[in-house]
Amino acid sequence: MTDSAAGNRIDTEASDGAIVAIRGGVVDVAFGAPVPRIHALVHAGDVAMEVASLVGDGVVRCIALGSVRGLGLGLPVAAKGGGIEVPVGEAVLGRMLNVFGAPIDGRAPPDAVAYRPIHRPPPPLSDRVLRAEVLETGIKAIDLLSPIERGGKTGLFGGAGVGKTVLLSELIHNTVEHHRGVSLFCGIGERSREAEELWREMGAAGVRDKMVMLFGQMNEAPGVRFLIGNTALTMAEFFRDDRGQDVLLLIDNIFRFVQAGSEVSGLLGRMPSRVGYQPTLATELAALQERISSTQRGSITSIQAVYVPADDFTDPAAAQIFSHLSASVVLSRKRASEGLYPAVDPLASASVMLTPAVVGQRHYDIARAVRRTLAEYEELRDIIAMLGIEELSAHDRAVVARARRLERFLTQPFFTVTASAGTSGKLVPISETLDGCERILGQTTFELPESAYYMIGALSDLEAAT
Ligand SMILES: Nc1ncnc2c1ncn2[C@@H]1O[C@H](COP(=O)(O)OP(=O)(O)OP(=O)(O)O)[C@@H](O)[C@H]1O
Repeated sequence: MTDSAAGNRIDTEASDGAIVAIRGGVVDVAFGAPVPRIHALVHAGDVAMEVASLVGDGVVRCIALGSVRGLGLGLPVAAKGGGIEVPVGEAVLGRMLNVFGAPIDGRAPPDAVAYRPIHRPPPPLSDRVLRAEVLETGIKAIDLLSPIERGGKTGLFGGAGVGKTVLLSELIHNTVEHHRGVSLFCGIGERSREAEELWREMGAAGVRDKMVMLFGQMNEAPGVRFLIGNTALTMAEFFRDDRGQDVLLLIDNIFRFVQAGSEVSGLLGRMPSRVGYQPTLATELAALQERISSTQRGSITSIQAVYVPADDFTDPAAAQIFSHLSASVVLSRKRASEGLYPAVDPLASASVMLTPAVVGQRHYDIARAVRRTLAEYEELRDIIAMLGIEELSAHDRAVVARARRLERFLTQPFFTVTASAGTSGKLVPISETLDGCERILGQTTFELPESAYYMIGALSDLEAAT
């Protein structure tokens, strides 16, 4: 009954019980001795359940990991001993799997040599490392204003439909191919259709072989959506710790993990806390986020899409998630509505990498100048709306001309939206992004109209074309 060094292995003995209550996805089971412990896996027929709390007198409260239809009071429940264990190793690469590590791609189960429990402690603080190295994405707005930390955690924040999934797909497109190690995609609580599309895209891009895709989508039980992140981390940790590799972990959408936790909490009858969230929000999120860390042996770089309910960035879930990240790319509805994609908000997005020591003095200065120009333009907008641009001083008019060109220069055609937009994607090295911004910042008059800067790659492409 002890936690083994290999993780939180649940060494309970086998035991039999019977269902005494069913409420939605929560099932109470009375066991004789020994009583299974928290996180133990039990089965009522085909329905797998995880023990979530101990009620007392041999009764445990379980969260169903599938439909509870067909379950009834008195039905026998078997605990084989142990919790959920998933396959780890090279065998999972190229596969699409569920929370149990079972195939959902129509092929045979992965031929894995080892299985590991999904609940595991994070690496000790003394093992964690920070490298202060930037992961270049080829996306101008991100590389310039919110550089992604290699081995760190980046969040893509935004309300409904502002382009989180599109941006995440583009990041996958731009980074997975050149990534040295393996990549894991973890879909939590999003549409199943998106999962299938991504699976096909990855196949077409020829990167499936070094990628694992895990899904607990919106049609699945809250328990599944709550645990799928742990399944992903268990597989990622194998590549990091046993193979010493660099792992790229992409999560769409981490907000759905918090939401699933809140559903589970409600089912367990716990009193909600702020804005109806579970009182355990911070600890649940930390337990998962702390496992996403880089150690002496290998790294995990994670990029997490974060749904922001009702565009409210003060939402407790969004705020908690924010506190775990080293870079946050904020997508704005205003920009999306103007067609300025990717709709990165230059003033709200930030990264701990954006310091002269990491990105260099020039990059830092250009990023600050771009922000300052766009902030000045924001302030002038009201005056322009009321009095017209003619009323501005020559200096202010030049600021507006620069800002509007910068805004457009920071848009970019994406590879992953080629079919719908009719343009082809562009990858822009950071040096070109810096050159382009520097040139625009240094000018007071422009020959080309603003529209010429819209949806282009590097500035040199534009000049070559004219
Ligand atoms: N970079 C882009 N270029 C062109 N169009 C885009 C871009 N990003 C987003 N869009 C448009 O916005 C739509 C919504 O994007 P997306 O599905 O990524 O939003 P989301 O934030 O993930 O939404 P949800 O929260 O509903 O999942 C896309 O279908 C597309 O039409």
